[in-house]
Amino acid sequence: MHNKESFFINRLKSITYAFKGAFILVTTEASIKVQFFIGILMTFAGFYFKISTTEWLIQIATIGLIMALEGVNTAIEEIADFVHPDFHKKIGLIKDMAAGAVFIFAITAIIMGCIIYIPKLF
Ligand SMILES: Nc1ncnc2c1ncn2[C@@H]1O[C@H](COP(=O)(O)OP(=O)(O)OP(=O)(O)O)[C@@H](O)[C@H]1O
Repeated sequence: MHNKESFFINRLKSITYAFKGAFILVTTEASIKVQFFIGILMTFAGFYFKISTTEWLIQIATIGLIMALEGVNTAIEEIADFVHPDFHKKIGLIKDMAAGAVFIFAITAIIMGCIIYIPKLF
């Protein structure tokens, strides 16, 4: 019983920490604020163009994924700055790779957006 209780309390604590992290990201990180704003714009576009349920699912997953990836990228940058605050080629490479991962998905998201919206525009 004790173990079961501590399992649920620990899960609850983890959710609280994760919520705190998400709040910090959305309120302090410029790149995530931008993605959040784009997400809101795309949500309005979704209602305006009356996209289908499948398109909504793709759009919501894409907005969530890009913000989550930006969050991971920010966390990697924080770790890099923490373990090596000075300039180092390897730190630069690590940060570039993390940013590159976000970039790959950002391009994917733009292509998916074009596939959904271009036929509705023309
Ligand atoms: N300590 C460092 N050593 C070597 N190169 C670095 C270092 N810090 C940053 N860079 C280079 O500068 C780029 C930008 O790094 P920075 O940490 O400013 O990220 P950013 O993309 O501007 O993120 P943010 O705007 O969220 O701070 C990195 O991708 C890397 O090429």
